[in-house]
Amino acid sequence: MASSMSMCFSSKALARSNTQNPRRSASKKHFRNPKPNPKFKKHIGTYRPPPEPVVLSGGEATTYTRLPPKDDFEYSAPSLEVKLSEARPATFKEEADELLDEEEEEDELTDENVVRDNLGGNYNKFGICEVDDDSEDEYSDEEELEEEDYDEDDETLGFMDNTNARISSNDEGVDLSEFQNGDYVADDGDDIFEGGVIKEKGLPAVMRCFDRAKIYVKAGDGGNGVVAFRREKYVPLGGPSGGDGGRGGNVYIEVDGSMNSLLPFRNSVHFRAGRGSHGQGRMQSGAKGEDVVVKVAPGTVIREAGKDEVVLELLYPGQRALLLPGGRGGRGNASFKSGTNKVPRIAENGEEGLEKWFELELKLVADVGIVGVPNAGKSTLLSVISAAKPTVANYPFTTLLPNLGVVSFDYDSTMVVADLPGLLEGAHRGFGLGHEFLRHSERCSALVHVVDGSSPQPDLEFDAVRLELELFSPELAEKPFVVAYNKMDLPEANEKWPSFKEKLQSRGITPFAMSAVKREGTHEVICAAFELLCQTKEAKEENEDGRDMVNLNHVAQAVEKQRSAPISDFEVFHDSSTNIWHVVGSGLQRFSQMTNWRYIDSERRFQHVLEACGVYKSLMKLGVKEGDTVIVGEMEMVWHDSDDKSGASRMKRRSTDSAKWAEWK
Ligand SMILES: Nc1nc2c(ncn2[C@@H]2O[C@H](COP(=O)(O)OP(=O)(O)OP(=O)(O)O)[C@@H](O)[C@H]2O)c(=O)[nH]1
Ligand SMILES: [Mg+2]
Repeated sequence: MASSMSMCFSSKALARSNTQNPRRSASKKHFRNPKPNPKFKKHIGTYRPPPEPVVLSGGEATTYTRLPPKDDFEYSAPSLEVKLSEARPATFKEEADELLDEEEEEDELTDENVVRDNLGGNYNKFGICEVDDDSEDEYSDEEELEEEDYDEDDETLGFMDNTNARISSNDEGVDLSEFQNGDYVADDGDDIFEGGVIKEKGLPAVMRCFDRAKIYVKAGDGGNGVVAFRREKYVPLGGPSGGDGGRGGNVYIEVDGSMNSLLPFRNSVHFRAGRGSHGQGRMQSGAKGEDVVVKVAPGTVIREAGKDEVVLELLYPGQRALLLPGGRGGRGNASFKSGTNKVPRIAENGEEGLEKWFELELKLVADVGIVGVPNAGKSTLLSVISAAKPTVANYPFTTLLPNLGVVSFDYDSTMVVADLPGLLEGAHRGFGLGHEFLRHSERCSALVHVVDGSSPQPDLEFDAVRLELELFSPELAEKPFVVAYNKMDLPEANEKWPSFKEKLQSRGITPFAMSAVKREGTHEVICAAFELLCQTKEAKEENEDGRDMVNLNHVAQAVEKQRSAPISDFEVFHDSSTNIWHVVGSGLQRFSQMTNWRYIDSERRFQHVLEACGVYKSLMKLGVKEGDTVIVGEMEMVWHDSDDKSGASRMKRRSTDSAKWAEWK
């Protein structure tokens, strides 16, 4: 089988994107030369005897996994819940980081350290680190990668290079039974132990940022209009010539087919479009503000921060949506010229561009997803069927981020296959990586279940993964799937194959046997997956036909609609505790914001508009009194009872610097 191209994001390559961050390099120094601290050195250098094997008493959730792997560890609890913190290989730097934390929290050392040390208590492999002046050399090969991944914000270390895995030691065995009831709480902060509840370190930054991001976008403000008059020789009374301000830049969101993750948003979070230029004399309008385009990976789902409702779903490269439109430019005095006012001394401010936080979530667009327990051989299968080069190693959670590969059958038929991080029983309660990356299989048309034939009970392993899929999403569990029984080259797997096959066949499932390492049987598996894919292709094509019909600009349209709300739509509230009247309405708000108080005519116009749209009437009806404060939009005004029938001077602005400036003018 020929495999043409591959889209595999190596975690190293992804991590390297942070090298240009100057703040990061500042933290690098901090790491290169940890201050010699007698306590620190003493703590690390002390060899601790291996822990007693942990025997779990009772407990509901046990797992079928062979963690830790036999090859790597001398002994292990036969059935043991495994947390990411345990399974993740530690490196020197992580240990150093933890110890530096401990140093800071010297006073609370006792309980916390005991717990933290004991989290790694199932392994009989030790990384004993000596921190001294030469320590820099000790990790120099890895430092670049690791330092890039050091997350300054939450002081957690990012992705660790698995090839340099070392497991930190602990000293005493601990009864983990108290942690069996789901008391672990994943959190971004450091581990803390409070009243019997363990808070565990959350996902490393790279894993968190792989498929999730929060961005701030701001549309450009409109440029201000200007008051100007034509002054030329032989042209007396040249008339108003103030130009309008330019429109603010728009914020677009676009799918970039070359992106595979949302990691670039780890470095850049703020996207601000340019503001429009101000108008100028001689009727010169300001230039439009610069647009900003936020590039996202195919399959990105966009929500407003803090809301569940999906605002946009961008699936196909090249799709582009207008997220926030720029603010309108303010009108210059030339635009206010009329038959009754030939010398207008008024111009508007530009409209402010809207600003919002959005949450991005990536669901990879793949045809087939490979799922299974850790160490089952998922990455090996992907590396065999495609040109992708995922890391393959004999320990669980080798794959921490999804890998994509393209499988080519011939010119026309290709499919994208995603290798997902391993699933553990209890993933729905946060064990292992939890359901963290399962969302990436939601867009797959078919699944390949890789079952480790060398595990003690392959059929239970398969059932547990099915259950986890169901708990994550029933639709996911309903997707067509192929079962690939792996590691047939091993005698123990070979032995269990007949019974496994029989059990599954009795349930109407026909499993495939393969040896991914020897490339035997993999072709059949992938052809079966392709067949399932073809069966769902028709429906998919229908969706693709309709993709151009989807209105992607509805967010901007909603904003525009809100902006064009009539000025007469307002409500009046009275705060009796402060005796302040609030006149609220989006049209009025915008009008108040665009009023440029520097110009004398602006105030007069403002009063006229309030009168015309019925604000005065409403206030009088509700009983406003002389001297009461009335807030209209952003403007604070004082109410004056007036005999003037036109009502033109009922409200005066509270004296501000800009008012003085206007008076001075
Ligand atoms: N004997 C044998 N070993 C295999 C076979 N397939 C995979 N392995 C080994 O199993 C180990 C795990 O393989 P991976 O491909 O990394 O497993 P994985 O499912 O991707 O594991 P995670 O990424 O940790 O979830 C490696 O040491 C592989 O060499 C096989 O067919 N036969
Ligand atoms: Mg893997």
